Amino acid sequence: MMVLDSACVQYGLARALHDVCITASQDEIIAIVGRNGAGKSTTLKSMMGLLPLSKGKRLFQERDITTLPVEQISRLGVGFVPDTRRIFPNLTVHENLRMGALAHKPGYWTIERVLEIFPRLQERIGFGGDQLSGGEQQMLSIARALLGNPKILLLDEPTEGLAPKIVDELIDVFVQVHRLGTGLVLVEQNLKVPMRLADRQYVLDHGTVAWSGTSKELDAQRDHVESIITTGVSSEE
Ligand SMILES: Nc1ncnc2c1ncn2[C@@H]1O[C@H](COP(=O)(O)OP(=O)(O)OP(=O)(O)O)[C@@H](O)[C@H]1O
Repeated sequence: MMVLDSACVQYGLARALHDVCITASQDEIIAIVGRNGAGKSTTLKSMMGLLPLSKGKRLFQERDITTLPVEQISRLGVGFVPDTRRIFPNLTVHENLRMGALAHKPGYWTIERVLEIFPRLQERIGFGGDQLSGGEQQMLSIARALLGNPKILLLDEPTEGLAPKIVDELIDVFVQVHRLGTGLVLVEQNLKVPMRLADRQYVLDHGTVAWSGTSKELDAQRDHVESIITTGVSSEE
């Protein structure tokens, strides 16, 4: 279980997160949703240990990891797929995967197995990273993160800007990865993808959790939650 407990994050004097509490366990898919600037990427980076907390704690498997460097948090079993995708443009798909395998930890995921769930990458195995479509680059970035055999995988806007067919393929992969034992934390700007696969959602607004609940609760309060995402909490008051 990964926990952000009353986490506050500052960029200089500007407050980006205030008292954010989030839990994500290995046996669930959670989504963090909010519009531009709500604090989603900051939350994900805070979970990964890429940003220091000015107050609050982060915990992983009941261990306080608030001051652990990101490399150690990664070694404990937390994977990260940034929105920038971070693949090597001048290396082939296979070489990119071999680079990912350098951080390989024993577990289910091997290069052969990630190529099985991403047949498009198998077809493009000799292509350079810069010859791939946006969707294929996203698949490569996710495949590389899986090679670290994370217990929990954090994904920053993994479906942003992708064609509906590719989004469908990614959703199938997320479901399979989750069934094979990895917890997922997805950041998204709206509820479309989360509604299709997340167990629970957190809605962020102005750096705080404005709403959280299960998918069933979300179904019952869909209009209210949509209005928080599109217009913010203050307009609700
Ligand atoms: N490196 C930074 N330095 C200063 N302020 C930052 C920095 N990164 C983010 N911010 C600010 O922190 C707030 C939260 O940003 P964050 O990127 O976490 O939001 P987001 O919900 O992920 O938005 P987006 O969907 O646009 O990525 C915003 O006001 C943003 O301008």
